[in-house]
Amino acid sequence: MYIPSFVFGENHRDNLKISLEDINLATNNFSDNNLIGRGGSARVYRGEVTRANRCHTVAAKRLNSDGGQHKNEFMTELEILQDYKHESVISLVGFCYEIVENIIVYEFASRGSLVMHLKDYALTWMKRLQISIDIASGLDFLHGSGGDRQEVVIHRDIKSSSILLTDDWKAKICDFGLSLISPINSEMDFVTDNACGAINYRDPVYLKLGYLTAHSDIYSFGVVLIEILCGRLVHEDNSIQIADLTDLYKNHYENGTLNEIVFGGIKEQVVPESLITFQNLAYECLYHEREKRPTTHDVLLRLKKALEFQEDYVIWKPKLPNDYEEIFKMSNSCDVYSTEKKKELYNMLCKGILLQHDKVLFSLGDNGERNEMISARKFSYKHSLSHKWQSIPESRFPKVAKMSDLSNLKIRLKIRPQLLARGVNYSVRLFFKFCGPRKSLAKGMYVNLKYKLGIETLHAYFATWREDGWMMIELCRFSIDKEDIDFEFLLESFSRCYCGSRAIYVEGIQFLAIDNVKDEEIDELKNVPKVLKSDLNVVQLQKLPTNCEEIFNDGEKILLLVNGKKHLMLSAKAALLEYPNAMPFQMKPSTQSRFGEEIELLPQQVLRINCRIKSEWLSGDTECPRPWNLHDTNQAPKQRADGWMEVRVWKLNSKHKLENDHFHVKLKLIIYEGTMSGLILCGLEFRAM
Ligand SMILES: Nc1ncnc2c1ncn2[C@@H]1O[C@H](COP(=O)(O)OP(=O)(O)OP(=O)(O)O)[C@@H](O)[C@H]1O
Repeated sequence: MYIPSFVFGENHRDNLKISLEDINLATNNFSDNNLIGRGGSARVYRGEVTRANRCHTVAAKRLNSDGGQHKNEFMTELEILQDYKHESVISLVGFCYEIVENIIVYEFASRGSLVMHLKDYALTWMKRLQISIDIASGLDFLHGSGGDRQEVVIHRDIKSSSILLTDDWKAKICDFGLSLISPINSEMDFVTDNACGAINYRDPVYLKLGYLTAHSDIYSFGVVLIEILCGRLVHEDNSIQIADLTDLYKNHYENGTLNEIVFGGIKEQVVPESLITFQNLAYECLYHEREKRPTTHDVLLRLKKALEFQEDYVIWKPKLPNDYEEIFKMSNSCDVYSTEKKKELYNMLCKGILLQHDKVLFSLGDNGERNEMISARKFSYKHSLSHKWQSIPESRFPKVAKMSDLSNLKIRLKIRPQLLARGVNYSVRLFFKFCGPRKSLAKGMYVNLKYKLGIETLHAYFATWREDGWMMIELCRFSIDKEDIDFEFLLESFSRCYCGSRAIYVEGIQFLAIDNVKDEEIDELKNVPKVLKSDLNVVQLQKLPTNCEEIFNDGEKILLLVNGKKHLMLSAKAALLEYPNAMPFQMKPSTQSRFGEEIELLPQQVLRINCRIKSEWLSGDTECPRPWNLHDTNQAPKQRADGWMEVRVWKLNSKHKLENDHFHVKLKLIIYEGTMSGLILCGLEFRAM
């Protein structure tokens, strides 16, 4: 089918004109297949149009050929839809106004009118409330609340069939044919000969005074609200003695028996506070005295309140931990849980609340995991002069410990976290930051924290810089199965070489659930070695991988082809630099080394690598952005399957040709803590990446 494209413009009626020919094409000549509804004076057809190269479905309302007396309504609707645009008012796409044809083209509301859904069990109480809020916000806009408009639009025909629903259940007010634009706060008479609006929705005062006001829309909306609550149309059940649902509602409301007429499909879902708010509101909208009825603005606020009550129980309460009341009792704002909404409580817990005299921070993670952070004030400090207490705005605790001697921390932590969940994996992290400004942009930083967990001495080499300026370093991981666990850490020292002599603030230690942490964060944590011996070994492969072939082997160099890429191994002897006058390296025979020997560093010896590699020994297509190691510091020694450990010490790009077609590798490896005496070296590998 050819899809016509229309030209649209803002506030220019001519730009909204659509030719009959285009509408014919869009609606398949108003075919019966495209017919989606009939009103008193018109038929509505579905059509397809192209706008900005995208296909849109529209609804075209075509005035019946004998609908001449409705032309005024046609013009009124056109005028209002063009001038009053709101997300809860059906949008005008265009119109066709010719002698024989009067057509208005609207946005398409795929779910049709509210009438069709009143009895729908899929229309939950939450959705019903949301629809009511949409209608109220549309009416609030039309009645001009809050804006600087000098006029109000009185709809005068609010009923369930004037409410359309889109695919995502958004409600849109339509049917503006009887609407009236009137100056704001005007007491003018709206005497009209027309019987305005559908009889069961019409403000009863109209009969006496003969005109409708904005309060009349509220009355009609009150009727729609009770239809939404009772799941049926006001004029549906003729068997009931009482005239219609409105009177029935009022009677039940006054007798306290409303539950009898609430729609069965929602009875079980409705939270009492939400229901009461809604019922009271609907009743007040039906007050006989117009001035006693709430304004659209009040209606909107109270419906939002009813939704909040419902959401609180349906959405937010299940997100709270079962013991949330006990948790709040431990905080300074201990009785907040009885007054605040569940949503607020949940947000407070996500942000974290301070407990136990501000020494513990409890928080919920994204998926509701329980996390606990213990303030540095719960730690013990061996030397009384080693720390000072300071308040800093960046901290979640009132005080942090300022430690000036990084090489002699002596902080003891004896901790039993009490608020964690069982069976969840936790990461224990120390939070600290430098007192001075941050100097490095790298996310990770080598800090070499030496600490004891129980009696075991451990090192955590790399700390991660967080967005909030704090650094964290992982000390261990665990999961609690049955009983609470006691942790005993002794934080001994940071490496001064990398941390400088700047003082640090210690904020506390965090127990963070890691079962559901984001992948990125897990990767980050994986880079942080858990338990590392202080030995640093440069190692070689013990056994050839199955997918490789040996190209040459002269006892000092072995060249392999692994998956088509060259892989060079140098013995420690060939890789290390020996100074002529210095103590010679001690070669030891080794059955574990491929080269048959290994080197053990002596206290006086420095680990220097100095070797020249022919470019032909490396794969030429291996590309790294640049040679580096300084910017890529999270390289911790890793345990290999063959029993050696390996650490990456350098990266190079084999495309960067060096002198005489050789690469010169010249490295001095040092550690601040002392010599690398005792380190056993096997060799150096060049692996394609
Ligand atoms: N924009 C639209 N999108 C989808 N369906 C629509 C749209 N406009 C109208 N309809 C459908 O067409 C039906 C008839 O609409 P119409 O406004 O002509 O009549 P009504 O409101 O039912 O009656 P009346 O206006 O005579 O009181 C609606 O009930 C609805 O199902």
